[in-house]
Amino acid sequence: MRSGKDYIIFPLDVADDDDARRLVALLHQEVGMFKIGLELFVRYGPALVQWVAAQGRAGVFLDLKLHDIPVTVERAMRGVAGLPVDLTTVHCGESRPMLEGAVRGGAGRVKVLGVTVLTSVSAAQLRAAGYADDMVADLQRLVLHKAQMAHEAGCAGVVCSGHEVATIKQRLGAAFLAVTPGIRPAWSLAKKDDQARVVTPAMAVARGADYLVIGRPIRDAADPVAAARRVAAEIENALDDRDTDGIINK
Ligand SMILES: O=c1ccn([C@@H]2O[C@H](COP(=O)(O)O)[C@@H](O)[C@H]2O)c(=O)[nH]1
Repeated sequence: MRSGKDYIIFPLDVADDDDARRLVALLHQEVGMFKIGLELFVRYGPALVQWVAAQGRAGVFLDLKLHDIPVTVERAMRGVAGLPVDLTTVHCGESRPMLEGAVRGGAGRVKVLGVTVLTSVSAAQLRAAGYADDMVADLQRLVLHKAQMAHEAGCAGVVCSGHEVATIKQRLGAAFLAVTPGIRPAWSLAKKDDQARVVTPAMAVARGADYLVIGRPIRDAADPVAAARRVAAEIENALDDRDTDGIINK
């Protein structure tokens, strides 16, 4: 049985490995997983991944969001699969072969997630980038389309916003993982930062999210441990409204 904190993925979005190590020491009892992104990985590489994995109960999410031709992605993913990593990412992008390459490279040793549409991206931005109006008018359709591609390619799940989780779970099944960034608790909703598609922890869980990526509301709080505990309590309350398949009861 997972508790509220098991749902929390805390991103180590800092430039310096001393800061990352300090945050891991502070929060490793409070969250389910730490996420290492490009900012830290390009500077400190596999050694930092191994250090975080060795620290205790929390898992590791290596969020590199690969996006390249299939063979390049497959070979990069082979390297990721050799690290002590639970989750990793590839952009869903424009082609299923790239996703299939990522899954082959992961070789079942790491759960590969397809990034659908970044939570920082709005419908207006997609329109400005040349997406057709009918695709953009209903962002859920575009996200679901990409999630379907990831599902067919054999990915373990997707990264999407809390707005699209329920549709993905209904269409692709409870076992297909939904990891949701763009989380802002009610007490920090006023500070969306660069996120466009935002929900509260309770909303994400009620809609069926398996993991919530939540960074700045915890990291920038006066007391990060207290903030993480507050989020975990909100998740636990929302879980009471879900049955074991993640289906919403009310
Ligand atoms: O669509 C996406 C995919 C990844 N992210 C990452 O999640 C965290 C969010 O941090 P906050 O401080 O809670 O906004 C960050 O590491 C992003 O790289 C995302 O936001 N959206």
